[in-house]
Amino acid sequence: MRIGDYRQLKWPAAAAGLTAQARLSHLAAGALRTGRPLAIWREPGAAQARLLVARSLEATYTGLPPALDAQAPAGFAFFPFRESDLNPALFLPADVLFDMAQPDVVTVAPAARELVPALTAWLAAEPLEHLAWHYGTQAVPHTATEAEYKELVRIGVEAIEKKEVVKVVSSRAARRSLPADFDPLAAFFELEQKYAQGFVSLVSVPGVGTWLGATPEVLAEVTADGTFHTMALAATQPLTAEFTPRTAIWRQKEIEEQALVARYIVNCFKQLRLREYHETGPRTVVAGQLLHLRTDFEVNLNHVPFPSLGTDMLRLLHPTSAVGGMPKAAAMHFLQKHEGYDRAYYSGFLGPVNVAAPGVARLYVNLRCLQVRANEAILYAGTGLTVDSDPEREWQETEMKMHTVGAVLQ
Ligand SMILES: C=C(O[C@H]1C=CC=C(C(=O)O)[C@@H]1O)C(=O)O
Repeated sequence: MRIGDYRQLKWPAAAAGLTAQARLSHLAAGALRTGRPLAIWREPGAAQARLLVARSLEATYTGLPPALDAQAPAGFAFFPFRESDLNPALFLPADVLFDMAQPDVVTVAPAARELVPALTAWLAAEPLEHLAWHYGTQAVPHTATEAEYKELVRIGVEAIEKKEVVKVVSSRAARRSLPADFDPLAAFFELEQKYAQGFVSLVSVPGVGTWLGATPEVLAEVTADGTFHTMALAATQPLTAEFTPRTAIWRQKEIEEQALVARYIVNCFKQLRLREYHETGPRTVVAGQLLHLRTDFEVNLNHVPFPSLGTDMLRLLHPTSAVGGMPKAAAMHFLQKHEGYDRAYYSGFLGPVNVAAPGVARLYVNLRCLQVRANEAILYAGTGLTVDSDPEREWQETEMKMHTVGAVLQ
């Protein structure tokens, strides 16, 4: 069957006994075996995951953040915190798509037509036991000790006191061993069950490696009804029996920290001379075992003369002051000089553009994530510093944040 120039391949009778999850796994195995990049994700509130396979690694290299409009190519964006030769900006074109909500078909884009014969044969092939995930070729990043991280926080607070920056988000990486027979796809489905309101993803790209995450933070979203959405998410405390969204109490430090992120977004709107936006919050929200403060910003794109607002905002927003700091350039300079490791794709952004439908994009900040390597996982977490930050609390906060995705390693 053809929809436009897209081909829809039907699963053969041989695959009749395979569940939707087994079919997704089989397609992922085929993509990995043939050295192709892939992304698997489940959007907040969605019941089912999707898989996207790019026809080749070369086809994923992109110089610019994606355009968020209906005419732009469909695909999955995977952007680093800072672009470099080691951490290229990627956009995986939607060459092969599988939606677990429609498990009887696999959609192939015109650009990937030459894959159809091999893919048709693969759909009828016996599923593999083990999937050969792509591993990163970069060195393991430096992982700060507790003393080193506390020193980084101290230097960050000093930079704020000296007014070199208003806010900076320090972060660190940590190594954890993988349980025996660790299966990234099973871990993805575990996270997906656990965090219904998170954006759960598993991205695997030759050379770049395999990244698994469950993030609560929208960077830029354009919905089918023409609404642009972003959020200021910051400040953290554990969710407990005593402190829930209804009963949480926030300190001055946390209120200020989040207000700076909200102000940063308003400044982006101002740069574009946009005045008509809806602001809701801040309110307390749950993200896994944590509470955060969140302000939502929405713009009705049907009512403002800004057709490229989504694209322009994405380019202004990244990296937001929830992951970099304020002013942006000074904070980035501080991190480059003092953080002492390569964040790679942690605190970059990721998500589908024009996959669900033309003009629908959902990009998230890549938080609460880990990198799967051959024998270990690298976890990442950061904390927004203000003049009142306490090194011990900030260390504990990174531990708590690492637990969100780290739970799958136990
Ligand atoms: C930088 C991270 O979280 C950001 C998002 C929410 C709360 C944050 C905070 O309380 O510091 C951070 O700004 C992270 O999870 O690594």
